[in-house]
Amino acid sequence: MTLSIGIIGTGAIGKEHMRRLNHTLKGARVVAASDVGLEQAQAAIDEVGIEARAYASGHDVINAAEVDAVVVTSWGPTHEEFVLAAIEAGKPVFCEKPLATTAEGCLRIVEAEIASGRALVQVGFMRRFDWAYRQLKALLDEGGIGQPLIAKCAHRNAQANFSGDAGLIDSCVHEFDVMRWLLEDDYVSAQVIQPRVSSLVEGDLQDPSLIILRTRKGMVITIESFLNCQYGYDIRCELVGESGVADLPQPASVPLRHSARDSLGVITHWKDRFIDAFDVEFQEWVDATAKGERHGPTAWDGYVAAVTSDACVKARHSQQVEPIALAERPAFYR
Ligand SMILES: NC(=O)C1=CN([C@@H]2O[C@H](COP(=O)(O)OP(=O)(O)OC[C@H]3O[C@@H](n4cnc5c(N)ncnc54)[C@H](O)[C@@H]3O)[C@@H](O)[C@H]2O)C=CC1
Ligand SMILES: O=C1[C@@H](O)[C@H](O)[C@@H](O)[C@H](O)[C@H]1O
Repeated sequence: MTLSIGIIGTGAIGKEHMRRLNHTLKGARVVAASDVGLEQAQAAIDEVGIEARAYASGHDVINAAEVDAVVVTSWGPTHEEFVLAAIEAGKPVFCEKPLATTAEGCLRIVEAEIASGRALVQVGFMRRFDWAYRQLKALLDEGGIGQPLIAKCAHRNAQANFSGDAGLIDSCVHEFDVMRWLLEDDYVSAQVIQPRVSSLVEGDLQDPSLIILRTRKGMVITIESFLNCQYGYDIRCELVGESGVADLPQPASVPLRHSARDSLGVITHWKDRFIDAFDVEFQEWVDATAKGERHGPTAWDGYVAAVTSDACVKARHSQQVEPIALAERPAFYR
């Protein structure tokens, strides 16, 4: 059975996913697409080179008879509306982060999914499917460093034109999710420290930022968020444990000795650093969805990430340690 997919939002990552679903993975094909207008959707279909129908709205895609499952890759503020509509239509939905731009919006999705009685929602936290993070988790789970005590993360983009708090939220939401998954823990507080702002940053963006999270098991996690580091796209995670230290493996690159220099290449974009993670994430989602199952990050994980984002934004402005208080986790997500 080939899963027929409707995609809402045919921009940068929407086209990446259209390509991977139709040209790379097995068991799925995009048959319907929408954007802000028919022309944009049709242009993306033509550019990617697939057989699909352009629809005027995301709701038309969701309700199209030929669509079995939905992928939401539109702008974050539109996600809640489309995810709720997909649940209403009884269709499995993969939503790129964020699930919703507010914790309340995520809870509305949680409540709707529980009321539907079906596990329909998966959130696009692709780092859980990344080879490097999976190796780090395997080492941790077999006690390779003893009890983890401290985690030191860095999330560096070469350039990213955000303003205000958007960068903190849009970028670090990945650490907020992957560190919970890696450590099997939850957060209790957030603190945000602002170093000197880089002179290479424009507008009101505070960049870089340093986030400090404390967890229920007593761990301390630091996250350096640097959206304009200039040199490349660089994701780091060092775990300090009772009996050892483990580092997130780095992508291989050919060592080059030339002109009295010894150098390695650095990846410059998220779509290249996580290309395999996106492929594994979507192949596993397609395979599970075809069997009526869901194994990836849930709407609850999307909610926890949103609560953590809110606490970090509050901590940045208050310059205080802010609590991270979650609603009671429903049995549906245990
Ligand atoms: N998992 C990851 O590493 C990444 C996730 N993302 C997420 O994917 C989403 C899209 O990001 P990008 O592709 O970078 O943005 P983009 O701006 O390139 O594409 C978004 C598209 O959505 C369309 N759109 C806006 N409102 C719409 C509506 N009501 N109905 C249908 N289409 C609509 C826009 O016209 C645009 O074509 C964001 O939520 C972003 O956070 C983006 C990049 C990487
Ligand atoms: O989700 C992503 C982008 O939207 C975001 O802007 C980048 O900072 C992240 O590294 C990437 O994974």
